[in-house]
Amino acid sequence: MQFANINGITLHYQLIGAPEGKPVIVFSNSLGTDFRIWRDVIVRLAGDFAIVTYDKRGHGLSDIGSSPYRMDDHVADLAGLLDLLNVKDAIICGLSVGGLIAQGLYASRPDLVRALILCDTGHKIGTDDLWNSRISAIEENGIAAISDAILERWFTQKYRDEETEAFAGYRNMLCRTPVAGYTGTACAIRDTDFTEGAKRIAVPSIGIVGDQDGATPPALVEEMAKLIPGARYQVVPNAGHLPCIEQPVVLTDVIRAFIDTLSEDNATAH
Ligand SMILES: O=C(O)CCC(=O)CC(=O)O
Repeated sequence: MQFANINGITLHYQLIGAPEGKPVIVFSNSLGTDFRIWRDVIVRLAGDFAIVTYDKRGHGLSDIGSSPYRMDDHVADLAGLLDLLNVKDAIICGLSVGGLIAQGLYASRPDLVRALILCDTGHKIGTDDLWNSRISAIEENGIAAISDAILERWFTQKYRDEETEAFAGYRNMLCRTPVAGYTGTACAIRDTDFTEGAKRIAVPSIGIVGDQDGATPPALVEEMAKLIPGARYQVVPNAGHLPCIEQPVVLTDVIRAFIDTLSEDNATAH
């Protein structure tokens, strides 16, 4: 296992392959998940890319630190980790709040970002009321008490019915997220609006979404993609909020096809 102290926080991360010589893909996670959710995508990309995954503060094996957080805290953690690993010009793949972190990273440290893969995310996710009532519910009764509703947004009905062991395991991952980590990050999401920032993104970008995403539905991801100049948009069939779990083969193909367009862009530019 790999750990680093970034901004006074012990962050759990994983570097696969050498960041020199190969394109680097960095995966940033959604709320209530840790980096194991990328496993079935990473096994299909390793070898062709160097890969960085990490647990944001308050999640997985990383420290909780001082909660609530600001989006800037999460962004500074990712920037610090990439500086430590000497990674520049990376393809940042952010899922949900990870997509907000990716947009924030581009805004504050564009030198770190070659391209953006914005998966099941938005320029603004949810409303103050939605986040405040979710935070209160969790502070009163814990995450498990509202886990059914969360998991219905994460996974399609078919997955919930058929993948019973995996579904139970992902419920464990969600419910074992520290309350302060979950609610602290929920505050950061509540207080973030990248509507204007999205219009200023000037690296190749794609918005990707599961067709049955109940948290950041296709209409939101499409709206975000329309704000970003030149961004592509792709729907993944038969997936909820976490296509990396439900449709890893399709998602990997979409990621590879997008990355192929980056070298075509380079060839055109020369
Ligand atoms: O998943 C995220 O990072 C934020 C969106 C969300 O709250 C998903 C859910 O409904 O649990």
